[in-house]
Amino acid sequence: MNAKKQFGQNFISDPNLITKIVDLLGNEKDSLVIEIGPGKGALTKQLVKRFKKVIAIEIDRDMEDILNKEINSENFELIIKDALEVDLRELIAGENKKYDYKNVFLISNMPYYITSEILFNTLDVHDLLTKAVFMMQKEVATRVCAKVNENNYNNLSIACDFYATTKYEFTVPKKMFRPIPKVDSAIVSLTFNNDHVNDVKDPQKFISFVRQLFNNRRKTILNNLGRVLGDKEKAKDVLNKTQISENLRPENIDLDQYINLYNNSY
Ligand SMILES: C[S@@+](CC[C@H](N)C(=O)[O-])C[C@H]1O[C@@H](n2cnc3c(N)ncnc32)[C@H](O)[C@@H]1O
Repeated sequence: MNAKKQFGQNFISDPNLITKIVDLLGNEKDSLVIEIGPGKGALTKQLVKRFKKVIAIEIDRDMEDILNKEINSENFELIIKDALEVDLRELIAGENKKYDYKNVFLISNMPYYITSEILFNTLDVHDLLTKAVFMMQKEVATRVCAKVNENNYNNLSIACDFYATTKYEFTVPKKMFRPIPKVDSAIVSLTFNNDHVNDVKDPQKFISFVRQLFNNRRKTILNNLGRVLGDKEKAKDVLNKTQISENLRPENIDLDQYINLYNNSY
């Protein structure tokens, strides 16, 4: 069967690579794993052996027979559906009750065309998750893991940092995939924590506030904050109170400072 480009199908098969990825979830049997885009089951085969329950969400109906044949295991459930249309909260905490498991993991060799949607959907259910392990394009991985003052630092890096400890685990050269894609990939892990979530009243509004501040990353924080608040004088006042220089650019401001900015803006 030909790989379907429109579904971002680039398969892996190297057993060492697969083990290296799955190892990032550890060995605790008492875990629920949600996999997005199992494809032909490269990762899934190891996951069902290691963990109590595995639910895979795959958009391509042609994979159904292959998967059901490959993964002949009672702890495996397949949902043929667009992952972006699956209510992850309901899936994890509804019928499959999160509290029946010690850990809830999310794993995906991501279909690259929906990387940021999957990331933001994952962050939305951060409170239900222990850890997520994602393969993504290397360039996106460096953005997700970027630190303040680095070129790639943006609202995605801050959103991930807000909910989790983010780690660039390792690079995966493009030759490891079939068909071979144009660019290299990387594995990123997010270990969720509550270190910052309680620092703001409305986390989702905070994430959207930061996104808007990055709309014009070449402009100063004063300009961006003035636009977001619709009031330049108020922006000046907030920057003054938080002791953040008006001339900094969005990429020069760290997570704690963004939290401070948000709390003083609303
Ligand atoms: C990069 S491949 C990874 C396949 C397999 N996990 C592997 O590692 O070899 C991405 C997989 O995601 C599936 N996919 C693409 N878009 C999807 C979506 N919106 N929802 C669920 N699965 C999707 C593709 O059909 C494909 O199987």
